[in-house]
Amino acid sequence: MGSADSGSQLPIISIAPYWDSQSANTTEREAVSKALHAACVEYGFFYLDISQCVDLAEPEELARLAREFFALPQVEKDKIALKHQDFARGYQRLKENVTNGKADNHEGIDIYRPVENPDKSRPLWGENQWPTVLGFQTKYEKWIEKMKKLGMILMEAMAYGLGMNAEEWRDLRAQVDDSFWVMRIIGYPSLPDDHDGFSCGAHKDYGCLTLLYADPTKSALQVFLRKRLWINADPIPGCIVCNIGEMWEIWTNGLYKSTLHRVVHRGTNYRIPFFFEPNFTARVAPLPVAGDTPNEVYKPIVYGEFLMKKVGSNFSVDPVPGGKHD
Ligand SMILES: N=C(N)NCCCC[C@H](N)C(=O)O
Ligand SMILES: O=C(O)CCC(=O)C(=O)O
Ligand SMILES: [Fe+2]
Repeated sequence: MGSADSGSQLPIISIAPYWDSQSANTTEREAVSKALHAACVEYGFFYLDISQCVDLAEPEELARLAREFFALPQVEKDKIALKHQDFARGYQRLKENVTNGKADNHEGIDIYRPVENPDKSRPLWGENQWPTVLGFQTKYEKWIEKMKKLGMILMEAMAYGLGMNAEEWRDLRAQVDDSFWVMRIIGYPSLPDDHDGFSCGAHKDYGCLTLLYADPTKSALQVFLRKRLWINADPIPGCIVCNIGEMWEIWTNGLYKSTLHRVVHRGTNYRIPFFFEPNFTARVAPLPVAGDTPNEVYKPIVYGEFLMKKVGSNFSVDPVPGGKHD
């Protein structure tokens, strides 16, 4: 059993005061930043109200396109399989994703930030593989642009929430200004009762911010609270579900924790998480502003190396010639 708790106990924060740079209202922005700080300390998860910023008919259309793709015969979907590229970009069959050693009951397409000189023999460095469904790529690319903008705005709002000044934000911004973002398009069939595992097993996200457009299915996404209780993060109209990845945990020296979450999807539907991440070459280390956080000491990492290890253990097929990382 998950829990009877409703996901609405997670805070709802409107990003509108930061979205429109013309109508900057300092008091409103400060309130947003404060709310983000509190949400990150307490939950690592929050609802972001984007109804004044983004037309939510757009992701509904994306979900329709996803449905069209995932309804295709397996041979058609396999034409854009991971193995035709760098074992990271492209289509993954049902149960090809692995979390905590168990097959996840979902299929998906992963799209990453394109690179200048693609080389599919290099991990993560191939080309994206797009479905040929009419309008698919163009419409998803529009969404990516919006989510990149949203990710950066949210980073700024969070930086101020953490107590950074303009100069400190400028330094942090330089670590994410060429985000090695990822977008996943996930198809969830109904989780069978006898499946040994989850629709997606419990994990933390890797980078900065996950911006999830979720289908309306209830009790699908579950979040592990600090008080060691799983709650549902059911979608709220006008909002996306956001959570912070492990890079925020490092930057804040553990003050913000990246929260475990899992998916138990009993419907059949599609979800589109967008992961706003640091630059591939970013060196991520505890920030001076988090200096007086007691106890935990996080070691600096290079984001691209960190990501490569994660992706290297994500699939049941061996993703890297010569073996898995770690
Ligand atoms: N980029 C992100 N966050 N992708 C989703 C991660 C899903 C969990 C993954 N199989 C794992 O075991 O880490
Ligand atoms: O589908 C969801 O609700 C969450 C998916 C997720 O956690 C992920 O892809 O990292
Ligand atoms: Fe996740």
